[in-house]
Order: sequence, then structure tokens, then C-alpha cells
Amino acid sequence: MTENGRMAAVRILERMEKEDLYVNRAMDDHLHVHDLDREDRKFVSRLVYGTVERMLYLDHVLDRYSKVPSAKMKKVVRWVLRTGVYQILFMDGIRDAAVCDEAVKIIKKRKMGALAGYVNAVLRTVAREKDSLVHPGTESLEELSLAFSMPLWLLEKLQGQMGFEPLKEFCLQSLGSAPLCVRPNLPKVGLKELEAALDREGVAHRPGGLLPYALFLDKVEALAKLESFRKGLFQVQDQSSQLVGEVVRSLELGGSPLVLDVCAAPGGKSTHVAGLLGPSGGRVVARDISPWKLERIGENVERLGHPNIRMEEKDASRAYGEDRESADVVLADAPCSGLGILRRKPDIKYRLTPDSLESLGRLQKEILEASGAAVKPGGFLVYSTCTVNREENEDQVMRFLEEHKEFKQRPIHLPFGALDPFLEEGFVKLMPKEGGADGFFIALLEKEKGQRNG
Ligand SMILES: C[S@@+](CC[C@H](N)C(=O)[O-])C[C@H]1O[C@@H](n2cnc3c(N)ncnc32)[C@H](O)[C@@H]1O
Repeated sequence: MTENGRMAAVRILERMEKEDLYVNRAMDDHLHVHDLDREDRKFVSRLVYGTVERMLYLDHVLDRYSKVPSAKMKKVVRWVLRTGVYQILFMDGIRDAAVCDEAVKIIKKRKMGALAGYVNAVLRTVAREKDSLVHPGTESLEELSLAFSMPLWLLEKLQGQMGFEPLKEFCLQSLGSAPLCVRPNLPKVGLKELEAALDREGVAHRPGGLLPYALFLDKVEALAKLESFRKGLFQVQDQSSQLVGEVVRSLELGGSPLVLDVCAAPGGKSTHVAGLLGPSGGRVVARDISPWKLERIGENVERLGHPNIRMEEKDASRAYGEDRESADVVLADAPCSGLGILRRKPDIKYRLTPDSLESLGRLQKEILEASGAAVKPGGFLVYSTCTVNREENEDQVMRFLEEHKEFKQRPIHLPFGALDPFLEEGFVKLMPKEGGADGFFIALLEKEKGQRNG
């Protein structure tokens, strides 16, 4: 592998840390500006995501073999060493000597030649000792923390909610890459036509497994270059998130319903629901608090072509007078800790803190309050998150029901047998699955007819 790829990985990780960017954002920005060839792109992506995913363990190894503790290292040196150790311990088909040589070259290029001997010595020791490196076990929370690079406080919290064995499975399934999942843009195109279009473009695809029309695409390099994408034949959306659209469909809303999606960007669920309703079957109002994220909805709506979606920049935690009891369905796809999508955003686990979880909880509560007020009597509130944290899911919903007697939980029934194992206590609850869907939660609440809220 070329030095270019390794240098690129170090630059992306440095920028992520310096500018406090999500790893996927730092990665996308870099690839937008630097034209890496296909092989380099694959290598850089694996190295960047893998290094972040395993960061706590990599630092543990560094602390064992370096005289300078990882916490005290210069940032760039730490990224060079972390990426080096990741390649030595977790990537096949790369010669350890090449890893050490290339790391030294990067250090020299970054005008830190005085540290070249030190970097070389640490990496060569790791390479020499790697077979005798004791891999952490998975029998205690401390071991899980090292084995899966998960902060201990988070594991303690989750163990209290789900128990040790399910937690271990969750950690295991949260590693690696998540498949690229898409759905046909109904009613513009059906599954068969989409499959035929992908075949013509040479894009390998296979069934997603949970929903009859969800497809996994394999080895797509540049999505935006595909004609089928540009023509709006499909939308990228994980199957777990597609289930929200199916929950809305299961309500069999008659007439011309209004669906209010209060946290809508980039528009995955709004566009799905708009397609399921059809152009003359109802309207979707897609809102978000972030103007630049609203632009993402706009791009998707334009590409997919949904005349029945209107966009609005609004705060979902505020109850607007004009919204009161106006919507047949309110979708509250709340901002959350994202623990169900660690494979896509592995840095989430290091960003979360007990305080940030608490403030997310407050925001979710406010969003539920305002969303509930906007539901018509006899209408529905769909609350969803992409996390597995009970406090943001069941606990939020149960507290809302306790405080709002005009709402009742309505058990979710979907016509797809593959989903039965994920329906628990009437909720949809998915854990992330290797080669499969993201972790996700959906609750469906119904407002009594003729009751007025608050
Ligand atoms: C989980 S994402 C929504 C994903 C979207 N429903 C989809 O399927 O594509 C949560 C969204 O909530 C937005 N958000 C955060 N706080 C908000 C608030 N107070 N009001 C409205 N939107 C908010 C974020 O900008 C983000 O786009």
C-alpha cells in the first residue's frame, strides 16, 4: 500500500480531533478534495474507521510498549502510532516492516525526524511481540471495555439495562462495517425495475432480509455517479429506519392525511412516507432545526421527486400554536445517542458523556411533549431513535404515557415474518446485527378520539 493512503489516514484523523468532527465527516471532506484511487480509498477507509473503532485498545497496547504514555504523546505522533498498531494487529496482508518504514517516513515528512527512531522502535516492538500479546478476555466489564474499545461507564450503564451476555453480543455486533442499504423510490419504481437498473449498471445487490423491498448494494464506490441514483430510483436508508414508513403504512390512514415529521433531515423517513402515501394520498411536512440539514432534505426531495412534501425550519421542542391537534401522524425521530449505529459512526462512543445523555433525554422529552400536542384526536405519534439505550427509548415513552392519559400505546404489527423476533412489548427493538440492520427503536402511540390535550 502506498504511503499516500497512510498519510491520508493520519491527516483525516488529525483533522477529526482538531476540529472536533465526526469521523465520517472528516473522511468525506478529505475524499471530496483528494482524488484517491479505488484501492487507496478502500484502504484509507478501513484504516481510519478501524483505528477509531479500536482506539482504547490501541492506546492500551501503546501504553505497554512506549515510554511516553499515549495520553502525553504529540497528537500527530499518537495517530501515526495508533494507525501503525492497528495495521500490525488487525489488518491482514500487510508486511509489518512496511508499516514501520512508512510510519517513519510520515514522521519525517511532518518535520519530526527527531522522533523517527522512537516511532520505529515502538512499532517494531509491537510487531515482534504481537503473537505473545495477550488479547483481552470478555468475561468482565473491564475486559469488554478493552476488547471492544467501549468506555467503561457506558458499559456499566448498559449492563444495568440489558444484562452481561446481551451487552457482550451488542459490543461484538457494533464492530465492523455496516452494509449499504437502499429502498426503491415508490411509486416511481418497483423492486424489480430497480434491480434491473442496478444490473444494467453492474451494481451487485442482494436482499436486505427484513423488508421485502430493502436491498444491500455491494462495492459501490461513488453513489452519486450512478445513473439510477441521479434519476431518483432509490434512496439510501437502513432497513431499521425504513420500518418507520411501514408503521405509518400499517395505520391504513384514509383520505388525505397530514404527516408531520418534526426531525426530518436528511429526509429518509419523510420521502419514504411520501412515496407510500402517493402524490394524491396525503401530505408530508418535513421539518428540521438545522438550515443546512434542511438543504439535504431539499436535495433528496428534488432527486426523488415528491410533490407532496413541504419543508419547514422549525424547532421540534417548541409547541407552535398553529400545530395544535393538526396532524394525523407526527413522526418524532428524535436526536439520540446513536448507539445503534456505532458501525457507521464509531467515534460516537467516545463523545458521549453522562451529561450529554442527560441533556439528550431532556430534549427528547420536550420533543415528545410538543409532538403529542400536534397530534389530532384519533391520530398517531410515532417515536423512534437509532439507539439501544432504554432511558431514551422505553423509559421516555412510558413516562410520556404516564403524563398523557389521552395517549395509549398501540402495539406494532407488521406483515413481515422476519420482524417478529424484534417486536417486544409492542415496540420495535432492533440490536445492530453483523451484516444486517442498525440498532433501532420504534413506539406507536394513539391519541384518544375527542380528547383535548393539556
Ligand atoms: C435522527 S436524525 C433524523 C433522521 C431523519 N428522520 C431521516 O430519517 O432521515 C435527527 C434530526 O433531528 C434534528 N434535530 C435536532 N434537534 C432538533 C430540534 N430541536 N428540532 C428539530 N430538529 C432537530 C437534527 O438536525 C437531525 O437532522
